[in-house]
Amino acid sequence: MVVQVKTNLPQYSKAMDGNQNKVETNILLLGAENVGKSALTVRFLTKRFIGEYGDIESIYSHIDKIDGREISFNIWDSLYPQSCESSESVSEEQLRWADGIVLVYSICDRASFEVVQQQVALIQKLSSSTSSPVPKVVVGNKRDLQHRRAVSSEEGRLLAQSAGCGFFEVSAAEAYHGVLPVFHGLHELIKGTKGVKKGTAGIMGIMRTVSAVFSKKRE
Ligand SMILES: Nc1nc2c(ncn2[C@@H]2O[C@H](COP(=O)(O)OP(=O)(O)OP(=O)(O)O)[C@@H](O)[C@H]2O)c(=O)[nH]1
Repeated sequence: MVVQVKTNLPQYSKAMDGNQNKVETNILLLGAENVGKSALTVRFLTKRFIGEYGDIESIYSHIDKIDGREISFNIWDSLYPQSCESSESVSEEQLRWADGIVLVYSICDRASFEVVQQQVALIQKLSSSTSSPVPKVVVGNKRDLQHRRAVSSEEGRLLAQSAGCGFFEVSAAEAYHGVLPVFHGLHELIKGTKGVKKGTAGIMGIMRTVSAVFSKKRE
């Protein structure tokens, strides 16, 4: 299925041209494969859940309004590298780019929770040399699959707490209103720690329109 969704890229460019009223925020989604990173991204961008998303690494731009103010969200839907060392699953480039990070696991996939644990530790290690820690939220996705739960809410909450992150359990499949607080909550954390920064220098090659999400297919 290909659904054309109007892209926000022209407005995004305007923001980059220096429109001071518009705030830009860069959000990186991390986590193992198949946990629902693309599903969460697409839910936030389009309010829809379409089931299959393909596996192309992309950055999407989306204008949203929070308290009457336009926020330009740039969302990097990353791919967990296959057959990689765990130490390579987050890059310094990603950390330099990100204003905030969403670490996603599936509540029915214990291994994906362990990937998030490793990524939290790796981010802490890589960030120790940089100025301030990047705000993060841990997200347990697929909450609708309670009968297959393999990670308790308590474990998720404890991991988030120990890493100083926000915590959410959501279902990208079930509802938009559950996913919205993840992105808005992270934006609030980012606002609280600084201003937003960074732009897209060096990563323009993986910028995509939202419609690209719908046209990509798994092999
Ligand atoms: N039941 C259920 N399925 C979900 C949910 N979110 C995603 N899925 C399904 O999980 C599968 C993987 O979702 P993706 O969004 O492609 O996961 P991903 O983390 O982006 O995967 P990669 O592209 O491999 O990195 C798809 O079949 C989705 O339909 C959810 O909240 N509940």
